[in-house]
Amino acid sequence: MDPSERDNKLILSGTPEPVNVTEGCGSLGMFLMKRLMRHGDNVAVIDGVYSSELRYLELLEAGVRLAEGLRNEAGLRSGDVVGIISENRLEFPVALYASFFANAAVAPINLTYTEREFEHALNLSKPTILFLSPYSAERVIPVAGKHRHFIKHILLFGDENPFGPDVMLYDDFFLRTSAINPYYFQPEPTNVEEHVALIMCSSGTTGLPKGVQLTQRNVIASVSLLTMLEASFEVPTVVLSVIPWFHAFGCLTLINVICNKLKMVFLPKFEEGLFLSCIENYRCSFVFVVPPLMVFLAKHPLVDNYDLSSVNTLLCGAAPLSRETEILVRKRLGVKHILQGYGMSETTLAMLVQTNDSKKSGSVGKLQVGTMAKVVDISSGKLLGPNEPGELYFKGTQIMKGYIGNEKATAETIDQNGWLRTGDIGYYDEDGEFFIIDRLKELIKYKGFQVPPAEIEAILLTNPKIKDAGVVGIPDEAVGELPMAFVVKQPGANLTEQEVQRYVADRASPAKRLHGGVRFVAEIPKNVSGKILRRELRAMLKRQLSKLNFAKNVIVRHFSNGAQHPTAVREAYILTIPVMTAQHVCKRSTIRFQYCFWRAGVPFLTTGTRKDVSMGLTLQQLQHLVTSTTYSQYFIGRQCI
Ligand SMILES: Nc1ncnc2c1ncn2[C@@H]1O[C@H](COP(=O)(O)OP(=O)(O)OP(=O)(O)O)[C@@H](O)[C@H]1O
Ligand SMILES: O=C(O)[C@H]1CSC(c2nc3ccc(O)cc3s2)=N1
Ligand SMILES: [Mg+2]
Repeated sequence: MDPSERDNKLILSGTPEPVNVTEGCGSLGMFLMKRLMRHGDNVAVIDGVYSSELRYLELLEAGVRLAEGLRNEAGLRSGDVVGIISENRLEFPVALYASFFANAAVAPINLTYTEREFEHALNLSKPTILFLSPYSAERVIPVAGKHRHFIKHILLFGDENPFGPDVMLYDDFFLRTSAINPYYFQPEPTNVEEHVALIMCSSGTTGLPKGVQLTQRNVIASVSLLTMLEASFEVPTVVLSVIPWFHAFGCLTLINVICNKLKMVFLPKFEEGLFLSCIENYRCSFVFVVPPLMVFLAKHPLVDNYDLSSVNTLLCGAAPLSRETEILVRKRLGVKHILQGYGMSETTLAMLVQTNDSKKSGSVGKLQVGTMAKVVDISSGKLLGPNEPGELYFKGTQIMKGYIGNEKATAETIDQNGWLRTGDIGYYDEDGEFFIIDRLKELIKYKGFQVPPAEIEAILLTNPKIKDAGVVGIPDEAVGELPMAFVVKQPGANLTEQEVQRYVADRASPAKRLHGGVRFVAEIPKNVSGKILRRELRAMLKRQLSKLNFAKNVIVRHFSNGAQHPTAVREAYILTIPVMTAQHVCKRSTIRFQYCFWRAGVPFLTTGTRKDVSMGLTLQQLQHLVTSTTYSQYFIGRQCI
């Protein structure tokens, strides 16, 4: 134990895990079988598209039969890796449980990956057996073909195999195996603390996905926690999940639902009408969502066409959900419980989760059972108390074993005392409820202020004319970075960049205003867990800025009153000059040009005699400068904005 932990008031602990929660669990396979044996023949999962069902007894019998078949027909051994590259479909839990019964590690992989990403993911986990969906096979098989030295069997879901003898239909393989009475099938015992159960690809938000190794102990612990939360299921529970099962949030909630004998409707992917009709038709009461789905429920007109009155609880995780969006959904749908949870692929499932009786608006909840937390000052490293933002660290039963094949990244993430550093900035209040501010890596540094993009995005989403938004920082030599927004307008909405800037300026402190301008786009790039891919927004910006240098003309707007941002400008002089000229003029003066985007993509530059730029040019100087050169014809005179 870390000496600083002893009696340290600044280290929070969730309720202690029940004594030895893995007691009697010789292995994850044994733990899961014991649960399934108790579930009888109830419906487990329902395909929300085809209404086909998998019952608990079927899952048990098929899982055992496939486990034995994989061992005898495909030579699967304990500790081998089984890859599953598929959308959510009925065969997925059977392949997942069969692998666990055989003490294999399962590597669910995102089926929408490109071939390059499949190459990366397959090299991380090196599966010996690969389950494929027809929707991924075309792209996976060429890549898998280069790695048959470790991929021994490829089993294809569905009823057509256009790929020849190298690939076998899953159904044909299954028919070659023989039925076994589950009561005679005994998963081998193993060391649950060390034995890897899942190799999850992290979302790749901050770089190439990492192979997160979750042990059998991690999975068992996460299941037991939900069992304790079961009390919060106030009504007969029908779960709806559109969270992909190749993501930690989706996969572990699938396992939790099955272990806790709930009934879950799933969808292969989010489709607006299907999502809403599933809730209405199956009377879903407990819906797992990610923030983009909450924004959809808050704003989309289609929602009014469906009866969603069965929804008792929405549980949102995996990315920031703003207080404003939560309130909009509650007002519109009247949902009794809107709960947030915070987790990472590295923490199996949630580290923090709200419950029916602890759910402050904007919070992500309190510590999970068996988990400890500390908040560390990002500059001094000292422990922080209530309401003091810092980096979140966690320790406990759900903390990953490490990144596969990457001891360096593991050591940088988990210290020798078992504390996992998250890279996320947050704080807890006097009641132990946590609030996430943003990722350390994503904070925008404006004049020394740390500006959380998620906060500005939350403000933008309250504007009824805005459908979605993503905020990044534009590098600026004078202030560091300028907050800039990419905005998706609601269909038919009439909205200008200036209105967007003014909307934020009226609701945020100066540092958090859109000094870098606004750019209207068709959509905000996000990954499957609803996280904004800000690195893609920065790449878009970079491309546009480089284009800017080749733009024929730009509009230069000059703040004549030392204004801090466009909306405060009472008057401005707009002149259109070639970019190279603008920069040339800049170089010969102390004008500071910041690139902004305005007027529907026609780039323009802002000069400014900011009070804090002591050598700033006055308008007259700029006018003289420009008119004294050969560019006077560009000067188009005074224009009030
Ligand atoms: N409720 C939440 N509110 C805000 N952020 C959240 C929440 N839940 C999860 N997150 C974010 O998601 C991250 C965990 O996501 P995940 O493990 O899926 O991969 P990633 O961190 O996005 O990707 P990568 O690690 O590959 O860059 C957390 O570190 C946190 O930044
Ligand atoms: O544990 C729970 O009840 C739910 C509440 S929200 C949640 C999350 N788990 C993960 C796992 C990985 C990840 O990247 C995000 C989340 S949110 N789990
Ligand atoms: Mg991460």
